Parts: sequence; structure tokens; C-alpha cells
Amino acid sequence: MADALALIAAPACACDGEGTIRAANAALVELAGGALEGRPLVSLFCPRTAAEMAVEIRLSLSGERRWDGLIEHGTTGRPVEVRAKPFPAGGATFVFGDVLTFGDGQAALRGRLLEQAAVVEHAPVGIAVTLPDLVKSCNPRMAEMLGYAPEELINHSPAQVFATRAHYEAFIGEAVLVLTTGSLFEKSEVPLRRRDGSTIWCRIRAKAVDMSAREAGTVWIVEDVTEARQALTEIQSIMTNATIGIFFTRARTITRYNHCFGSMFGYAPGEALGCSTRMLYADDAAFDDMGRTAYGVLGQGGSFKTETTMVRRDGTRMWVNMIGYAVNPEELGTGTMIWMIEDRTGQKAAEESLRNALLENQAILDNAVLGIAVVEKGRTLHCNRKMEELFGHQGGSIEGLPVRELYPDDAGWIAARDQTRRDFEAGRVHMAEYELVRRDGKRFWARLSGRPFDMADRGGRSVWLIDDVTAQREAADALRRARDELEVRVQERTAELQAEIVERRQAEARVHHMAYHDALTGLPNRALLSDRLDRTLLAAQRDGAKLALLFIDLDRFKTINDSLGHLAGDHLLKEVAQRLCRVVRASDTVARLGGDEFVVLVPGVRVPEECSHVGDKIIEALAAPVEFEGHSLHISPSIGICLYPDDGADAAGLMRKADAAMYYAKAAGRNNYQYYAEPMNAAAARHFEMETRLRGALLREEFVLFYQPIVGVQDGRVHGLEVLLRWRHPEQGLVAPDDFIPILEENGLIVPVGEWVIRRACEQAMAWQRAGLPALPLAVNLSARQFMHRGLIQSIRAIVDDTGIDPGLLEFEITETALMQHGGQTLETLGQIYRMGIRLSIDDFGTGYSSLAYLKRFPVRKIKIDRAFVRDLETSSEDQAIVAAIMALAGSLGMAVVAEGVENEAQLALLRRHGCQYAQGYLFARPVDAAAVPVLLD
Ligand SMILES: Nc1nc2c(ncn2[C@@H]2O[C@H](COP(=O)(O)O[C@H]3[C@@H](O)[C@H](n4cnc5c(=O)[nH]c(N)nc54)O[C@@H]3COP(=O)(O)O)[C@@H](O)[C@H]2O)c(=O)[nH]1
Repeated sequence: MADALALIAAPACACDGEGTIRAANAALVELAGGALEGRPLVSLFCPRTAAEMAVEIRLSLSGERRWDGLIEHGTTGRPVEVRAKPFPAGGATFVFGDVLTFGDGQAALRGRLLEQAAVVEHAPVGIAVTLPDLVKSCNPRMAEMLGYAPEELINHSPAQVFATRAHYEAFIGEAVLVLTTGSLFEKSEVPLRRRDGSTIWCRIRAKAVDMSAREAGTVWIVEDVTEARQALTEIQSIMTNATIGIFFTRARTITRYNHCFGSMFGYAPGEALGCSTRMLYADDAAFDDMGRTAYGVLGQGGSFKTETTMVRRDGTRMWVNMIGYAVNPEELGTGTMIWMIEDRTGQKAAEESLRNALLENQAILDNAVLGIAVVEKGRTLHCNRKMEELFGHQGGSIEGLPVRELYPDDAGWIAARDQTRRDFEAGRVHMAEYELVRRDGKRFWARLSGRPFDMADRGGRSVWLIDDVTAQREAADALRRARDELEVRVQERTAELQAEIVERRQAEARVHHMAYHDALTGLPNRALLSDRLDRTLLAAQRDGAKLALLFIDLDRFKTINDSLGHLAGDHLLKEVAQRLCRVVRASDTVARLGGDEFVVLVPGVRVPEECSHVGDKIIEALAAPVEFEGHSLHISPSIGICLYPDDGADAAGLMRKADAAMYYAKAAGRNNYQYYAEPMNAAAARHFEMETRLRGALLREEFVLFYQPIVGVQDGRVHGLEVLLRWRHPEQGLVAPDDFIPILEENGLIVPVGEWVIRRACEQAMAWQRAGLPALPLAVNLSARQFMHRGLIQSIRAIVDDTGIDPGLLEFEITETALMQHGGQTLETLGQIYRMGIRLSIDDFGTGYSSLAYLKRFPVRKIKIDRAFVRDLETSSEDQAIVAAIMALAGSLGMAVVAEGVENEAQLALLRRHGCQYAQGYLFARPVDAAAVPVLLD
């Protein structure tokens, strides 16, 4: 080997398969400056190129290829041409030449080689040349990156910079597959282990130096991408964890996006990659508009921010906030843009609803019927429209206004302020009514309700509600006044009601009293008498005692009443009542049944004779005349007495029997009392039946008139007719006047019946005249009650007028008793009748007590001698004397005389002898009906 080498002029050496110099020629020894055997070939080369050399050397040594190239001399640094020729059995010969020996071209090449060496030396990336499992050379950056000194890498296995040998071999295996094809091997992130054990991430690119010379090795370019990778990791983390959508674009095409973006827009991971961002917009216009706007900003290096609507994968829209950056503003068209998207749909909706709520609130505030104001530090900050209206401030002029100016004076303001402060400090809402003032000076009352915004900050802002309560206060005042008035009225009304109640009670008491008492006399009435009688009867039955009922009827009372009027009658009744009460015991009951009927109930009667004593006392008490308006009214009682249990056991029966006994007393001449006896009951029953029947007789036209002639005693001619009433009873036939006229007088029916008699008689007279009969005077009887009735004169006038009778053909017969009863009144009535042209005669003369003084003054021209004096005239000297006296009296007074009841010639003869002018009686004719009268006159 050495010999062979000696033959070579150029420096040369032979190396074993491990790259160790086994032999070197003298030129190389000289060049190297010492013995070379045993030294690594690579140590001859510059450390900068050692790594590269090592690769080339190993490839050459492995026989994979020849290596022709330049190396830098390890000591001189000069470029040295090297040719390597592998040995078939491993190892190779290396022949070195001096570049200078290659002429000018070689000089240029050498210069370029130096430049390249400088570049490698100062490259910012690691560069190494390797041979299989050996670092042939590396630049300083490589050593620096890996934390080694260059010599710690060169001629060492690259495996040391891998985590494990296995990692290294896997990596090399992967690289060899590429490198052996002559292609560039590139791996972006390869973890390498630094000398201190830490890991750096490197981007590695490698390429075979010379595909034809395996020993030329492989050159590796290594970039430390740890920081970039870290940045990328961080970016990835940011993108992964970001709650906003992030996407990258290049030329408006999506190149990357995070999960949030996918979720936001509805794209699965990777689905949107490579898609145009057009799909994120509603239409082309929006897409173009966004591009124009955004790129205009981004091109100037700024960030682009906007709020816009974008479209999800499902076509729905959403509001987003979008921020865009250009990674390189100068590469807008092709560079990367980063976009961040924030889904604002929710916020937008919330903002929308908030805005709507605000608008609604504002609308509410503006349309509120209350004034609303926010106050701070004594000034109004904000208020609604109503507040402005209330105070007459328009267009916001109230805002900023001191609250003090809303009060009419300091006093009101200070009071409100102090009370507000107290309430706020106590944590209370302040509510009160104050008088406030408008801008125009008008005052009004308002209800204020204020509270702090924050109860913890009571001196801070407060909100106030102001309600104009002027009208309410006025209404309340009016209501209060109305209530007061009402109270007064209620009190008045209560008083009235109480008075009414008292009055009503009094009225009820009066009604009750009236129900049981006689209104005129105050005596118990029939009802109370009945009650007391029932009670007394029960007591008497229980005690075995007796009681008496005295039925009292006042004689002639009705005549007095009719003649002197009701006042006189009332006065008389009251006086009678008092007198009755005075004469009986307190235990007795004096009752008035009505009219002139009284009853005295006497309990505890021991013997019937006691009743006589009572009856006598009553007669005596009523005997004295009653004075009334100048009249001396004479009254007398007719008293019927019955006893329990002697005459009956029941109240009604006892009353009926006492009544019957009273009729007997009347029949017995009045002014007396009669005890009940059994026959009285039947008579009383008849009497009662008759009275009942009489009440309808006039209407039923049951009355008829009979006529009896009055004859001249001297000439026997009929000078007139007496009109006599008859009652045609449907069962009893004609009833004589004596049987019913007293009843008519008692019940007052004599007045209408008497008027009917006059009218019917006049009509009959006119009928006779029209029938051609001579006009004869008619003598009509007037009862005492009828005569004294106040309507008599008017009634007579009407009848005369109605019938057309000559009043001179009428004559009224009035009994002596009736004429004498009423004195002056009688005279007046007689005068009126007389002045009408009607003649008057005194009936039943001699039965009463005539006053000559009256007789003289009466306008009476005829006297009728009662038939009682005529009946026994021819045998009674007394009657003859009376007739003579009457004749004398009549003659002295210038009156004519009619004798009644003349039944025979003897009587007539005597009367003629006494000078009696007229006679009436059965001797001449009985009373006949109207139809028979013309016969009488023939
Ligand atoms: N107020 C009125 N009283 C009237 C009316 N009509 C009759 N009377 C009175 O009734 C009494 C009885 O009347 P009367 O039964 O009709 O009897 C009269 C004659 O019939 C009766 N008379 C006539 N002549 C005789 C006779 O010869 N003997 C006799 N025994 N009786 C005779 O005398 C009555 C007439 O009496 P006087 O009226 O007194 O002339 C009677 O008192 C009538 O007055 C009437 O409408 N209203």
C-alpha cells in the first residue's frame, strides 16, 4: 500500500473501512505536517467541513460511490481537491491535489468554495454532513443548537442527538428511503435531544451530496423550530380552547378553523377547509361588501372589526362580531388572514329585548299618569313627560332643576327634605302629600313617594313618584263636607225619626185608645166595654157574683142634636158622660156605644135593688139642664137594666136584654129605668127587625101616603086633607105610623122619610089639580126632629120649586111639645116657613106644656085639639072644660081650631057648640089612599 502510494505524486493516503489512515505518502505527510497512520482521515479537514467530509468519506469508504470534490485543508483552510476511490474490500484511497494546480478555473472554483464555506460557517441553521452513522462535519450553529462542541459531534454517531438509538434508526430508515432516490428528505418536526437532555424540535431537510459517490455523504439542514412549534402549539391550544370562532383564510378560502367556529357555523371538523368564505354570507353582495371593506382596512396593517350577520350551514342567520388580521398585510391576496368570530345573536336578541324593554319602559314612563323623577344631590336628574306637565316645564327644562324650586316656599321644602331624610335613614320609603308649585306659580297638592336607588346609600340617587292629588283632596274635602252634612242630616233625621217614633207610638197609643175609647167623651167604647164585660163575667162566674148592665138612652137627644146642631149635641154628650162617671163607682165602667146610648157596667152587685139606686142616681144627675150657648138643654135618660146571672149568662145576650129594657123605659114615659123581663125580649126583637127593615123601605118604595079630610064643622065641607104616612110591610101589610115613626125618629130616618112625604104629597096635589080636582090644602105632619133639622127650610123650598105647588096650599102640623122644646130656634124656623107662605098648625094641642108667651109670638093660625080630649068629650066634663079653654085661648090668639078623632055626631055637636071651626075623624072619613080621595071630594 505504501509503495503504491509512493508512486503517487499528489498527496494521498489509504484508509480502512472505518476511515482511519492506514498509509500516507510523503507528500501528504508533508502537507499534513506529521505522521498520519492511525489518524482519522477526517481530521485532515477543516472542522467546518469535517461533518460534510465525514459523510463523503464514509460513502467513499463503503464503496457506495466515488467522491470527487473540494475540501478545506484542516490546517491551512485552503481548498483541496480530493478524489476518493473505494477499495472493493472496504476502505479507499484518497488523493489530494492543490487547487492551485488546477489553473485559473480552479482558482475561481476555489474562491466559490471559500464563499460557500463562509456561508456554512455563519448559516443561522444547523448544517452537517454525515456518513453512515457518523457526523462528517457540522457548522457551529448545529453544535450550538444541540448544545455540543463541534468536535463532540464530528466523527461521532448522530444517534446521540436522538432520544434513543431506536428513534435514530427509525428516523434514518425513513430518511434513507427518500435520500437513496436522490430526493430531498424533509421532515418538519423532529425531536432531537440536546446534550443537556432537553429536547429541541427541528425541521430537518437532507439530501445526498453525490448520488454517484456514496462516500460523499449526506448534507443535513437542521432548523430549530422549537419556538415556532411552541407558538403553533399555543395557537392550536388557543384555537381549541377559544370560546370564539377562529378561522384562517388565504385568498378568502378557509384554511383552518377551530372547534368553536365549527360549532358556531355548524361545520364538522375539517368540513369547511378549502371552502370559500362566501358560504358564510347571505349573498354575493354581502360577501363582496365585506371583502371590500375588510381588505381596505387590513391592507393598511390594521385590524378589521365589524358587527354583521353571517349564515350558518343550515341557512339560519346570526349576528357576529368579527375581527380580522392580516398575517402579512403586504400579502393580502395570498397571505393568511385570521378571523375571530363572536356569536352575538344571543346578545343581540338580549340587546334587542333590552332595547325594547327600554323603549317600553320609556313609553311607560312617558305615558305614566304619575310624574317620575330621579333626584340626586337636591336636583332632578331625569324625569318623565308627566313630571314636566305637572310642573309646567317642557322640553327637559326640569332636568337639573333644584328640587327646592318645586316647592312654593322654604318652609315646605325644608319640611319635606327633613322628613325624607328621616325616612331614608330609617330605611323607609318616604310618602307624604305636599303643596308644590308649577313654573307659572300655580300651586297644587301632590302625593310624593320617594326611595333611594340603593338603600345602603341613602344620600345617593333617589326615585320619586309624584301624583297630583289636588282634585282628590278637593273631592276628599267635598266628601268630608258631604259626610259632615250627612252626619248632621243623619242626626237630624235620627231626631226626626225618634220624634216620628215617639209620634207614632203616641199615634199608636191614640189609635189604641181610639180603638177602645169613644173619641168624643173619652169613655170606653163598645169594644172595650165588651172586653170588660167578658172579663167581669168570667170573674163573676168564678166568684159566683152578680153584675148589672144599665143601658141608657137619652130622651129627645136627637131632636136637640138636629135642632141645635152637632156642637150642642156633642157638648151635651160630654156633659152626660162626665155626670155618669161622677155618680158611679170607680170599679164600674161607663161606656158610650154611639149616638146617645151609654152603658154602665156594675160588677159585684149583691142584690138587684142596688141597680135601682144606680138608676136613680143617673136620673138625678141628668136632671139638671145643660147650658150651651145660652140654651138650657133638658135631657133625661131611659134606662134598661139586666142582671147576670138572673137575665142571662153571655155578654151579647145581656146587652140585648138591657137594650130591650131601655125601650120599655122609653115606652113607659121616659126618664125612668126598667128591669128586664122576659117579654121584653120578644118586643125588642120585633123592634130590631123593624128598624132593620125600615132602613131600606124608602128605596124599596114601601111607603105610601093616605089622606084624611078635614071638614068644616058648620058647613060639613072638606076644607083640607091631612097627609098620613103608611108603611106597606111586605109581610105585615100596612103598618101604622105609631109603630114605626118613633123608630124613624130614633135612627134619624125621619128626616129623609119626612122630606119624601112632603115631596110626594105636593106631587099628588099637583096631580089632582091637573086631574081637575079642586085645589085643597094639605096638612103634612112634621116630627120634632124633622122640624128642628137644619136642612128643613132648604128642603121645603126645593120641593115647592120642583113641584110648583102653591105654598098657600101647604100646612105643616107640628106638635105642641116640639114647638115648645127649642124656644128661639123654633120661632126662627116657623118664621121662615111662614114667610114662604106655608101655613102652620099646632098638633096634639093640650098634651104638652105650651107657653102662652111663645104661642102668642108663633106665626100659627090653627090649633088641633088632641083626640084624647075629644074621645070622651060627651061624657067628660073635664074634657069639655079643656076644649072650652082651648077654644077660648085660640079665639083670643086669633087661631082656628081643628078637633081630632071625631067619631060621632055627639062629639061633633059639642064641638060645634064650643065654636070649633074644623073637625077630623072617622065620623067623616078614615084615612084613604090617593086613589080614593076624588071619591071623598064628590
Ligand atoms: N111626623 C109624622 N107623623 C105622622 C105622619 N103620618 C101620621 N103621623 C102621625 O102618626 C100618628 C098616628 O097617625 P095615624 O095612625 O095615621 O092616625 C091618624 C088618624 O088615623 C087618627 N084618627 C083620625 N080620626 C080618628 C078617629 O076618629 N078615631 C081615632 N081613634 N083615630 C082617628 O088620628 C091620627 C091623626 O092624628 P093627628 O096627626 O094628630 O091629626 C099621628 O100622631 C100622626 O100625626 C107623618 O107623615 N109624619
